[in-house]
Amino acid sequence: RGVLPSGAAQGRLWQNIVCVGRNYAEHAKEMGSALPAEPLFFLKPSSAYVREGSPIVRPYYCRNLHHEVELGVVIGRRAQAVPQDAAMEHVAGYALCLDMTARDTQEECKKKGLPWTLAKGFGSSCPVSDFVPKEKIPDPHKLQIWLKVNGKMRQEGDTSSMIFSIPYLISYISHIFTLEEGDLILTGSPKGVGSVEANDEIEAGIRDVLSMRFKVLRPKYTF
Ligand SMILES: CC(=O)CC(=O)C(=O)O
Ligand SMILES: [Mg+2]
Repeated sequence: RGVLPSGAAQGRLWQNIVCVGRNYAEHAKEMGSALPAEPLFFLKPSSAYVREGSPIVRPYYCRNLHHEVELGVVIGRRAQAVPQDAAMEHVAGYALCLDMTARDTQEECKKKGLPWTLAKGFGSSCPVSDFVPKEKIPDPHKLQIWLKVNGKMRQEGDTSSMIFSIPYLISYISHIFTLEEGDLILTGSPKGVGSVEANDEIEAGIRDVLSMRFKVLRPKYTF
């Protein structure tokens, strides 16, 4: 296909956001987490998207906002219970994404056995780059993704290090719920996640493909 998902025509590039966690061994290690035997995933609301030009706003309850740079896979065709060997036919393309995380909130949620929605699903928690049609990425498992804060390199990862491959993830998720055209799968963060403060500038990229910049703002209101 290689065309923009139809949602783009309505000014809304992508729809559901499905995030995969602990998909890079070194990131699981830095978080003190065990390697997953099966994909761990969670959802963000579609209102979590932000595009370049709009800021990332730290949620009022968060004291430790973390960046996680991740490759996003954009679904181009409905996928319901698809086998791995047909999964890539459902991909329209890719995007670079940030899985912004209220890390202190996530730690509290983990301790209490609560869901991660407050930590992962706040407004502006999913900055996304421009859409890259799949024809421009011959092998999505051979990409270098990186992230700098105020010009200093924080994360450098290679998508070849993913524990679960993109076809495996699409197949796995599509056996749990139907993936629709325009849905975006965040494939997990490599190591090097860390804090950002108000007025920091995050720059991130897929080497030789694209880069993007976002500014971090403090919340307008605290309660
Ligand atoms: C520990 C996490 O926050 C999981 C996650 O989002 C990841 O990318 O890994
Ligand atoms: Mg993540």
